[in-house]
Amino acid sequence: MTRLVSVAELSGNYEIRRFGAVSEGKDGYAEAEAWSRAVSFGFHESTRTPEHVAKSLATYEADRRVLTGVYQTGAVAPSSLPATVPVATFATFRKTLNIGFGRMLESQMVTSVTVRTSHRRRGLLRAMMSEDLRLAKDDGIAMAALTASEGTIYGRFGYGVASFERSVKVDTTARFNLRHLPAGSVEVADPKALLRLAPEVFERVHRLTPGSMGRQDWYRQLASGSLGRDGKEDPAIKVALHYGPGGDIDGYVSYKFLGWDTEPYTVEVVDLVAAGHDAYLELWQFLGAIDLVERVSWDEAPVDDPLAWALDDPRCIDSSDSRDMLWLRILDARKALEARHYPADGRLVFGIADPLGLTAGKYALDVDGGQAAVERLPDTAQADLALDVSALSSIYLGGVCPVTLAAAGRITENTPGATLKARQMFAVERATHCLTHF
Ligand SMILES: CC(=O)SCCNC(=O)CCNC(=O)[C@H](O)C(C)(C)COP(=O)(O)OP(=O)(O)OC[C@H]1O[C@@H](n2cnc3c(N)ncnc32)[C@H](O)[C@@H]1OP(=O)(O)O
Repeated sequence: MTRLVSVAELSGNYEIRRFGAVSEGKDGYAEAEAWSRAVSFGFHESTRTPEHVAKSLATYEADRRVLTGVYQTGAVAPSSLPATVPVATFATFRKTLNIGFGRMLESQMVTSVTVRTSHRRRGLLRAMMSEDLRLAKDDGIAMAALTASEGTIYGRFGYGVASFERSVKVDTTARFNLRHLPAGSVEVADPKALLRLAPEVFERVHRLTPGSMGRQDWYRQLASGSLGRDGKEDPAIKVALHYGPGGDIDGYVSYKFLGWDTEPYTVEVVDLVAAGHDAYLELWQFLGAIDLVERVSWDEAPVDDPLAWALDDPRCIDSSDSRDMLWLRILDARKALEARHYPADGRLVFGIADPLGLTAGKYALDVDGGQAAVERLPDTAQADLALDVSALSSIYLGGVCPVTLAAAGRITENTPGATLKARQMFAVERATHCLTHF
């Protein structure tokens, strides 16, 4: 097993260990397995079967995940879980984030954060997070990302909400009529075809969509029905592919019928990935045409959704719980700001506060012809906008409006008009949306 970082001592009898995820049969599997069981416990899952754990760890290995555990170093309480089971868990892997106009930024994706109830509120999360973000920055990474279980946990570490999603229930009875003349076609396929096709199609979507994050290996297994959330094959999964006018596959939907006991009769979208506007609308036309079905539900729908504008009756969409999705955390303001393309030229000086001290300071962003140059200024410089790194991370992808954050007191506008200018400069070419949960 590779120890990626030496042990860090915590107050109390704990140590942090990091190691790479490995699949069954390899050195270090027992440690990875114990770590995986601790994660399941932290998220209140039923105890996973050995097969489920093995399949999960194989996908983690494919993602090159780094697993972090906090372990008790002293004697553990009699008859309690042994010291080999971590009391806290944390995992990371690296994928690209689409930061608009097709640009990609390698990012540190944080997941599997748990702390055992009997060890909570002793600073274990803070210790893991602070150390991990510092190590990622030292390794040249300018951005960290996560999806949050609760809205109150991660702002204190400098994360800000950068994208949203919503659940929709679409009425597909006779009311459902899409004003769209098909340019391509849709055909049903063997779900297993997605084991090969899903990553290829997703890659195209990823390159087109600001806010998209590279996907973990598990997604192709989920979409193809090979590995459901319960660790088993899902024989209910059905798949339809979209073909562009030239015959190339540029979209797919993976879905399942919820059974005759669910009324209205419902199809649930498991994954819908479309690398173009025609593909998106035509996959919806297909879903709307499934006989005997009156409703299609999807939990990962965009908030700014072309479907609503293409339907004769936009009220076919019943949307509930619009919610935060991707949380970003800029680790290095200069690198992150220089990585973006900007649709409007101008100069803005940011005064950035950073609770972890990773990228605090005054930074001047100068954009000319869409290209950015960023300069670190002395602390005495006058900032046009004063803000916490979490607010800067929120506006970075163009999916959150700086004017609104100023109205909320999250950004202080020292130069009149600077928030509107920021809104124009940080705009992206199409709605920000992230189809990757992690
Ligand atoms: C990216 C993801 O994986 S999201 C999933 C997060 N995990 C879960 O929700 C599983 C259930 N919860 C847990 O396992 C734990 O309660 C955790 C991981 C959320 C927190 O772990 P702890 O070790 O207790 O946190 P720690 O003691 O380091 O607290 C750090 C700070 O966060 C605060 N905090 C911790 N959890 C919460 C919470 N749920 N809500 C609000 N504040 C919180 C603490 O008060 C503390 O604040 P301060 O340092 O500013 O005074």
